[in-house]
Amino acid sequence: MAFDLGVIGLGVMGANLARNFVDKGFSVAGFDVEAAKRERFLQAAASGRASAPPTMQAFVASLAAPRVVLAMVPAGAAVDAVIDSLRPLLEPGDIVVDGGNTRYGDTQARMLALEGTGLLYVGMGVSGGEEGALRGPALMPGGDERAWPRLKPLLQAVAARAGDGQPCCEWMGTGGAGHFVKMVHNGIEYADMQVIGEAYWLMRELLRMTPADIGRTFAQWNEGELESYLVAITADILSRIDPESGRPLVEVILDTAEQKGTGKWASQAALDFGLTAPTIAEAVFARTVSAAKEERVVAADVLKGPGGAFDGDPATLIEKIRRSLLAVKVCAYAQGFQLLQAGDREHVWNLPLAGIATIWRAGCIIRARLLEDIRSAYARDGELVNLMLDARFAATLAACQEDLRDVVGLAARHGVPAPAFMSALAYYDAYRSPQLPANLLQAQRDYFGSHLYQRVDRPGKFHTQWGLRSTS
Ligand SMILES: NC(=O)C1=CN([C@@H]2O[C@H](COP(=O)(O)OP(=O)(O)OC[C@H]3O[C@@H](n4cnc5c(N)ncnc54)[C@H](OP(=O)(O)O)[C@@H]3O)[C@@H](O)[C@H]2O)C=CC1
Ligand SMILES: O=C(CO)[C@H](O)[C@H](O)COP(=O)(O)O
Repeated sequence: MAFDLGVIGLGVMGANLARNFVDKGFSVAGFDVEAAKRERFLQAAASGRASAPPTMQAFVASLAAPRVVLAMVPAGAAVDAVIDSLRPLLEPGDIVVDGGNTRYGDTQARMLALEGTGLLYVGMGVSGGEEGALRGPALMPGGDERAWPRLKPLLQAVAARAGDGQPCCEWMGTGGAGHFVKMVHNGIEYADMQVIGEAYWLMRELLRMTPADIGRTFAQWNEGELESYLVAITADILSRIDPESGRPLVEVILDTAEQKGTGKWASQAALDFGLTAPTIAEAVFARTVSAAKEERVVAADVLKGPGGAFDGDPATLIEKIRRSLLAVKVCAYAQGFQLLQAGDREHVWNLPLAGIATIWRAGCIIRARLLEDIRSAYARDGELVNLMLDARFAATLAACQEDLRDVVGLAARHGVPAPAFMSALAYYDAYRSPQLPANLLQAQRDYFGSHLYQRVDRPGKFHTQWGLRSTS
């Protein structure tokens, strides 16, 4: 039997994606260096359409030509190792897909390195976690376009389907487009997770609510405009009890966040493109400060600040937090979509913005009711400069911004850290300010470094003799 495709790396994602292909009627060869993983995959797939050859040679030989090989291995050296072992075994026209969270520049470099070999290389963002991989992820392939006709029926068959039946898999563009889009997805994911965390913390610190009560609140919110996968799992997480201690499970989990790099890369890309994405960046910094647990414990005894609970009406504050969360999410999506546009300008991929919102509506970690409105916004106006300027989202922000100010003010007055809430408000206010104090900043730059400034009343670059006093 010649298998429809091969999957290398039968870990969390690879094994489940391979099973998903089998479930959709394709024949799949899986390969992992660990025999136990190959065996586990075969048992779980429980199908004559699945095989797990013991060597890379046998694995490649079992595939129907032109071959399709999907690598689901950690980003970095493992991807290079997989490509190196595949190269002598594959033939021109064969397709290699890297489905890991690879940095998009690495994908572009690998495509360059494979030029002239005849191999078609694709970098594909995969989102949906362990369950999504099995039941239907969102897939963001990009790279060598000649691979798409062969990949399309395979990938769209296993991808999630949105409510209107559309598959959550579309071609993103050439080069590293697929991995760039996944990186931005993860940047938004970081921001979304952080603001949900801050909403939880505000309810806990200001209202002294229990995790179970906060969980019920998130469950209610999930019935409305905040409906999303991340809000739903948060409600579930907060309802769980640790069987060992009998305490809420969330309270026995150490408060030090880890990260694998995609949120950091998204923030770095924003900085590289000269783009403003503070809520995404704050979400990364929130993880780094959380990781400095020992320092925070020491600082808690040294650095003074306010505390204490809120003494107003709890129901009113909870509703304000809900509306603030909505506003902050809109700001985070606005930053993410501007980052997509900036990457697109730089690399000329022609990213399908409405199409990206379309495929993020289901399967992926940031799937949310909001994405249908985002899709409509970009379908109405593909040139939309900032999501916040879409009439519908501008109205949402207008309706929620007062609540966001109240919540941010309360957080500041009570000493509750809420960096994502605060940065989103600052982003909103800066973006809607026709004038900012950068005039003074330009004067300072000219003062100490003769960097020149522009004037408001005539074109050109100007310098003032400030009465030099050395500052260096
Ligand atoms: N987990 C998730 O929610 C998501 C993960 N991803 C991305 O998907 C990729 C895989 O993630 P995940 O499945 O979670 O990771 P796992 O660690 O569960 O699986 C990785 C697999 O890759 C294999 N592997 C590692 N190094 C090599 C190598 N040099 N050559 C061949 N195989 C190798 C491992 O085999 P062995 O252990 O036997 O060495 C393992 O089976 C990563 O890039 C990840 O960022 C994307 C979306 C979601
Ligand atoms: O891509 C993913 C989800 O979309 C992976 O789960 C990824 O590992 C999440 O990033 P991090 O580990 O940095 O939180």
